[in-house]
Amino acid sequence: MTADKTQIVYTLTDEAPRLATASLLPVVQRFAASAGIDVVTNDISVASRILGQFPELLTEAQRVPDNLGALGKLTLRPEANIIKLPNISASVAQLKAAIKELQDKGYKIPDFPEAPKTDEEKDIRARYNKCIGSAVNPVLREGNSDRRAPKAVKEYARKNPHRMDEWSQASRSHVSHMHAGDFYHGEKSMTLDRARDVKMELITKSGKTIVLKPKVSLLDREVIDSMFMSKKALLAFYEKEIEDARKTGVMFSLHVKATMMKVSHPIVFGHCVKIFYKEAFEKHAKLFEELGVNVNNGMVDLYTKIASLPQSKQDEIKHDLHACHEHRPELAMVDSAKGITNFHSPNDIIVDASMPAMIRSGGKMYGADGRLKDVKAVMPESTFARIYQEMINFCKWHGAFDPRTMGTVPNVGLMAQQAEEYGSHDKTFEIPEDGVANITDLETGEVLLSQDVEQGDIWRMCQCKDAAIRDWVKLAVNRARNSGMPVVFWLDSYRPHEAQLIRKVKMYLHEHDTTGLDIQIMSQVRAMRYTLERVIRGLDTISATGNILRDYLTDLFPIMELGTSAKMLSIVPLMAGGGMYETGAGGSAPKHVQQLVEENHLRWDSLGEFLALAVSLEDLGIKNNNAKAKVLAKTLDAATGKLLDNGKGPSPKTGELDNRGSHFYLTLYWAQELAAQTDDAELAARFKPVAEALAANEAKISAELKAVQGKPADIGGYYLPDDAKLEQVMRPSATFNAVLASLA
Ligand SMILES: NC(=O)C1=CN([C@@H]2O[C@H](COP(=O)(O)OP(=O)(O)OC[C@H]3O[C@@H](n4cnc5c(N)ncnc54)[C@H](OP(=O)(O)O)[C@@H]3O)[C@@H](O)[C@H]2O)C=CC1
Ligand SMILES: O=C(O)CCC(=O)C(=O)O
Ligand SMILES: [Mg+2]
Repeated sequence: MTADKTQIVYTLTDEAPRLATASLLPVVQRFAASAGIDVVTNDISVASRILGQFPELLTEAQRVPDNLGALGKLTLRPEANIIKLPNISASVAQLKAAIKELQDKGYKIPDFPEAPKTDEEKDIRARYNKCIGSAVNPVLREGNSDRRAPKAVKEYARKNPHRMDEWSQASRSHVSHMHAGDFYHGEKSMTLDRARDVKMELITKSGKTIVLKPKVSLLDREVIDSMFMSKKALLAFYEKEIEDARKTGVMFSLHVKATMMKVSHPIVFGHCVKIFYKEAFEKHAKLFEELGVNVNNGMVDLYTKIASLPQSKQDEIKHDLHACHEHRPELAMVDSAKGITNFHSPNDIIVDASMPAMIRSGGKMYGADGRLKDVKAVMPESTFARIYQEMINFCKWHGAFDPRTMGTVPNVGLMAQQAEEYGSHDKTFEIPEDGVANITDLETGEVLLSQDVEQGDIWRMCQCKDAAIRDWVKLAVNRARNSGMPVVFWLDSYRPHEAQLIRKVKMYLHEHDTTGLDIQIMSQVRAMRYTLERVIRGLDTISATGNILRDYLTDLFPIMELGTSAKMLSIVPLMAGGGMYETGAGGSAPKHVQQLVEENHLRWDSLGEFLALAVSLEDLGIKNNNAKAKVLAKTLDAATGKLLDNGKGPSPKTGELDNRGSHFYLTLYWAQELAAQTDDAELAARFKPVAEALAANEAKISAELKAVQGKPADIGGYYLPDDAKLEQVMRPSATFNAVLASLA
């Protein structure tokens, strides 16, 4: 991708953000053009990434370049200025649905090979694997993360508090995690003394050497870890917790992050499903194997695979599954109306969003009868699960948080260069035989880290580069200085990896002037407690965390403070000097697409996009000395504030103002701010007629935008919508479009 100093790259992604882009981008492009800025698009949707894998099977016209690869390269350049919207991190079921849609549209791509045998099938599977799970973010995140609620957004939430359900001291909801045999338990960690190439290998008890990963190149001073989860301990844990939930009468729920942890968490998830339905899985073991049932992909995989069996056999299996429920606890539901349980798909319960939703609902989740009930939230890995228990304890004691008075908790996250667990999927393995798992220096044969493992254990290596850690410390100090808030590094000295990090943090803090700053290091549980004690007193505290807690906390606190993480400012200062501006901290809201298709109402809130665009423009203005870009940024911020004050964000209800309506108001306010400012007369003159035309036509445009609602909308596809149809649906006001066109 060619980079240009006057260019902003705006990503085209999936689902609700993709739909919103069809309406917002034309506005952004026209406004930015008045500062000589070209807003170009880069399609990194899952459909585009799939097509990018099979150029030889497509016609010239159908071919898609490797957009993600090109964008990844751009992040390494100082002029990079990227606006990154949330994208699908696909489960296998989503991938298959996307493949089917593309095939139906005439793209001759192959089926997804479930159990690849031939070399050709293995090659196809390897290509598809590149499109599964969190395949985009790790490529683009060449910097650490700065996520926070902007002042105006926090103020708005204080004045317009969202719903928070009550917490009772009698609540029986809690978190259950393993106390032994999990990744935390036997972790080993070291800081490298020099650059080395290593391999990951298993020396089996029978004397074989199995090379699992032939080469990983490590840099000097990099931190590496070796850890495993014991299958035996995991199965015993599930058995105990499922039985505990039944005995004590609370619902059972499982919370994983199968998108980011795309190798380990589907396995962890699959074991839980198989234990829950143990008798049925034992009885039909042979048949399930023949059918290739793999519940690591959720019960949806089982239901799809048995659909080809004779009806009587299907009924028998379903009967046996239902029979298991007799002596099992009630399962929490993802969609009680549709009968979709927590076991349907590992991607349906994504822990960063699912746990805050549960805590916000007074510690409850939906049962099969559509009622909210107390629940056991199972997160096998103890490393981070305990932060949620600490928050639950706090809520039980102090009651629900009050958005009107609570302090804010911004995050500075160690994320760059595939740091820690979130970069480990290509170094994660299900152990085929008992033995010793070693990380070995390729040149010297020296074993750097070693673990005794058993068949079925999940073994992984994580890495974290020294430069990333150093940059993270710098970012934390800068944020402390700029915000005046204290910073807490959430690091547990008892965890070997974090003990290494603590040493580095202490060392790199010396590189900065920290006079007058309040910077502390605390274990996660203490950090949570300390932060919450401040939160309820209205005090603000920056959390400086590793990659997983970055993800968890940047949904958890925004959802408590603002009702959603959509309203977060999410900046990735790229280490090479550029900037990536993520929009919000949440997902791509598949439910919103359904509402649009059924009722032509899009509830997606583009506030995250507005905030990201303002910092992107500001950055471009500063770096290139582009005064007009600075004016655009300043006026956009003012317009966003006005939008909040006037309550012109989208409503979830069909018939009320939606995403398109909120884009109209943003455009109106932005044009008015530009017309009114005195820093740049040319811009003021250019936007004056636009502001006047939009204001004069407010009622007409609102009516046109409202008139389309309440009926189904055709966007010509889910994963690959039809551009023309999308434009028609997302830009339904001829009057608004005409005013915008006058800017061209
Ligand atoms: N950065 C990224 O690229 C990320 C991508 N994802 C991906 O998104 C998909 C769905 O993930 P999931 O975790 O279920 O999250 P969702 O996209 O379903 O978000 C959870 C809920 O948060 C609310 N929400 C989030 N963003 C907005 C917004 N801008 N406007 C209004 N409401 C919003 C919605 O609530 P309601 O429906 O009540 O309005 C939504 O249902 C997955 O494929 C996942 O991998 C997830 C996180 C980050
Ligand atoms: O990449 C993903 O799958 C999700 C990322 C995410 O949840 C986050 O960064 O907050
Ligand atoms: Mg997240």
